[in-house]
Amino acid sequence: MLIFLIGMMGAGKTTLGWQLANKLGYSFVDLDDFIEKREGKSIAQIFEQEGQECFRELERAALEAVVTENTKAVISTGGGTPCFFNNMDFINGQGKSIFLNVPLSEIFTRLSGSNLALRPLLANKTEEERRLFLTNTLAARKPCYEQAVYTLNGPDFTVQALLKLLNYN
Ligand SMILES: Nc1ncnc2c1ncn2[C@@H]1O[C@H](COP(=O)(O)OP(=O)(O)OP(=O)(O)O)[C@@H](O)[C@H]1O
Ligand SMILES: O=C(O)C1=C[C@@H](O)[C@@H](O)[C@H](O)C1
Ligand SMILES: [Mg+2]
Repeated sequence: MLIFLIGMMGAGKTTLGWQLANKLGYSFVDLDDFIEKREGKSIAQIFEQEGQECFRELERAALEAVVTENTKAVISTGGGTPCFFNNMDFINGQGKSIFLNVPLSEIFTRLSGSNLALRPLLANKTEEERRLFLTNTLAARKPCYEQAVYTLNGPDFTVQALLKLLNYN
């Protein structure tokens, strides 16, 4: 079984995905980390040197590779993964998808300080620009995220809630 966590930057996909995989004894794959290892560059470097369009191609290829390489895994996707190409249909054809739905105010609080450097779409923006960008991005992406089979409403999630949703207990 493949379990995909989807949602905005800062929703907690990486944090929770790792915990869920440990609990289930599944492999854990963070798609952003996978891309960085595969390319030998950070996400920020890929955006800077090759641009977002190229990043989205690499992201799609990485998604396919992860699916080919794993049978029992929790996969934390990148914040934009479900919203490019037919990635969301692909994800739903391969396993169970869960949308981690976190209010924008909480996302905004989490994504500040040292967290920004890791997220090229937010770096080099003023606080006001970040707020506007996150508001517009969430509005544009929500229809993609809502194609997930399950939705968990945050801001805080427990592994127990995830296990219940997935009927694992
Ligand atoms: N339940 C939570 N309460 C408070 N802070 C949290 C919670 N979950 C995650 N965080 C914090 O929010 C930040 C983002 O979390 P995380 O990296 O797991 O998000 P993500 O969904 O993987 O984001 P991205 O799409 O950018 O990779 C981290 O600093 C993390 O420690
Ligand atoms: O929301 C996004 O578009 C992104 C989220 C991150 O996980 C990374 O995949 C990258 O920084 C882009
Ligand atoms: Mg992450």
